[in-house]
Amino acid sequence: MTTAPLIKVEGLTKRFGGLVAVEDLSFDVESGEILALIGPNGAGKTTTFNLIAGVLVPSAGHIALDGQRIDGMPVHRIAGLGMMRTFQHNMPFAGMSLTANVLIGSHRKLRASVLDILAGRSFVRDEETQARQRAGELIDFVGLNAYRGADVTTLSFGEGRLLEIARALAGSPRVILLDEPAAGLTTAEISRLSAMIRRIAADGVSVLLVEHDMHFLLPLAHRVVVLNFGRKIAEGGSRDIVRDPAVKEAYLGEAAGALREGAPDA
Ligand SMILES: Nc1ncnc2c1ncn2[C@@H]1O[C@H](COP(=O)(O)OP(=O)(O)OP(=O)(O)O)[C@@H](O)[C@H]1O
Repeated sequence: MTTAPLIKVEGLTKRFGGLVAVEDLSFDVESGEILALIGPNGAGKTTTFNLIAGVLVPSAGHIALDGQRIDGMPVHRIAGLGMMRTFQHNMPFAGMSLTANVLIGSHRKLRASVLDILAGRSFVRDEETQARQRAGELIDFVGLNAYRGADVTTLSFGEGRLLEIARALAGSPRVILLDEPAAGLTTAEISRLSAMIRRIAADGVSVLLVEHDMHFLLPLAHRVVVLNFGRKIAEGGSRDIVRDPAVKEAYLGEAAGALREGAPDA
């Protein structure tokens, strides 16, 4: 029996004036799969992410989430369908505790409206208690328990990025988009991040990553899609990707070394 992919990208194209940033791109992401988008600078990775998350509208092509077309939908509706993302640059809410920051991520699941809150309906309190408990579990999951009540401004850059993942998970996503999650993290934080991503995927959540750090990425990804000048030039497991002549050619120079060194042993 074959199951339908959770995300289906078909013929995706994005033009910025005369520049074609993404061209006729197709790939699927299964439930619980860790899929990496890689490619040299300017290859179209961030644009693809922004198209999937609804920040950009495609010039052509389709994106479906669990069989439902999402291309052209506003960001909040796509998030409401279970797609959460983190950004290359941290955006924690300063002046608020870690718990409060994570609670913000849980709003998509809560039933309570402003009217329910004003009317003091009892289920509102139950929901809040559960959301707080879950926020605590997620802060623990990302290894930041010691800072739970602290203001987010006391976190290091790397800790802030881990907090962002907790916030994204608070929305109980079906898909999580991670934009360069390892950037700026210490070696210890990167190995914690790898373990976290594996656990997230093992729970059935699809993980779509854009990442430059091949040491981190290649052993982690179940499948890799390689872009160059907006087009897909290769797709497959890490071992096959690093041997692919078209990929080697695209990664001339410094990045080629990283690609070789990051390759898992055959
Ligand atoms: N809003 C925009 N307007 C015009 N051109 C854009 C815009 N966004 C991206 N581009 C161009 O589209 C191409 C793809 O950019 P994109 O940021 O998607 O690449 P990338 O693979 O994420 O690169 P990097 O690894 O450097 O982040 C680049 O040539 C870029 O200059």
